[in-house]
Amino acid sequence: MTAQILDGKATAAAIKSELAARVAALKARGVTPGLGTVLVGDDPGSRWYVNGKHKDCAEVGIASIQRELPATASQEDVENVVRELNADPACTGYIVQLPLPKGLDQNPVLELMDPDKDADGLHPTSLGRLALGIEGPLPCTPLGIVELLRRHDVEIDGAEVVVIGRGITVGRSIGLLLTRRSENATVTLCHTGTRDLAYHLRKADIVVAAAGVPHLVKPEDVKPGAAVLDVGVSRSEGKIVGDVHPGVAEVAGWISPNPGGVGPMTRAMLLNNIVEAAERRAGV
Ligand SMILES: Nc1nc2c(c(=O)[nH]1)N[C@@H](CN(C=O)c1ccc(C(=O)N[C@@H](CCC(=O)O)C(=O)O)cc1)CN2
Repeated sequence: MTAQILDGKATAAAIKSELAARVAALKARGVTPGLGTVLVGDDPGSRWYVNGKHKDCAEVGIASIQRELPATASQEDVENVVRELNADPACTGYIVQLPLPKGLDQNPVLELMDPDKDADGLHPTSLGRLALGIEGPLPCTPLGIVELLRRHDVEIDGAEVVVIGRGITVGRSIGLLLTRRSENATVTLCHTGTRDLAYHLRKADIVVAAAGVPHLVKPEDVKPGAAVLDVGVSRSEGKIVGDVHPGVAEVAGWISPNPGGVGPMTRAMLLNNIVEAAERRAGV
């Protein structure tokens, strides 16, 4: 292994301790930030992620509001929970865990959320604000990736970035983040319709692999010294298999482990969005 590790676990721990201090300062002013989660159905992965979010809240002093609905819940049931959280003053912000079970339409649910309570940065208003350069909550995984790179001093300014995958939580929005003047990268978004992925990969200083295709990114396609972030989650015999072939660690300059890379950063950035929203409202 030649690549240096983009250690998401350690970085997220550092961020959480910074956030704990900010939460303590808010509480001293009489403000307790609260995160709400909406979990629909019984997907074990989604349940694990939601439980993790509440464990993180307890660690930094954020209050937890948990709403659960069975897989048989109707669109109306889910939307009613959203209405309830929109009106709950104890809830600073909340997320609807994705994906929703088959038969439910996520877009009307996301649109119904109060944009000021959007902890995930996935509401159309939040994505619109990001596109327009207006302050607001930012999508957690893209934000976690930027923070992970920054805290390891990986140069983003001027970098050629290749993103693989056009899903809502990562691929669609990360380009908006990385092409802001403050980040100043050049971004190519690749997906299943991309004719020659290897051609794009070979030019990339930074690769964000979020396709969910095991070992899609191969050592021979990676530019020596590149930073490679593995966001893919496939499972084989109970273990995570990422989008990045293990041999890439011999070529890359930086690599994020999976697990232990981008995942913990996603969780830390959700807490960050809640603390920022509480601070904004408290005028801090
Ligand atoms: N409403 C949302 N839904 C989903 C999001 C999201 O950001 N908002 N992202 C993913 C799931 N996710 C958070 O919700 C998430 C995924 C992975 C991790 C994580 O820490 N993973 C661990 C490994 C865990 C394992 O063994 O399975 C790691 O990478 O170390 C945290 C959060 C989809 N849905």
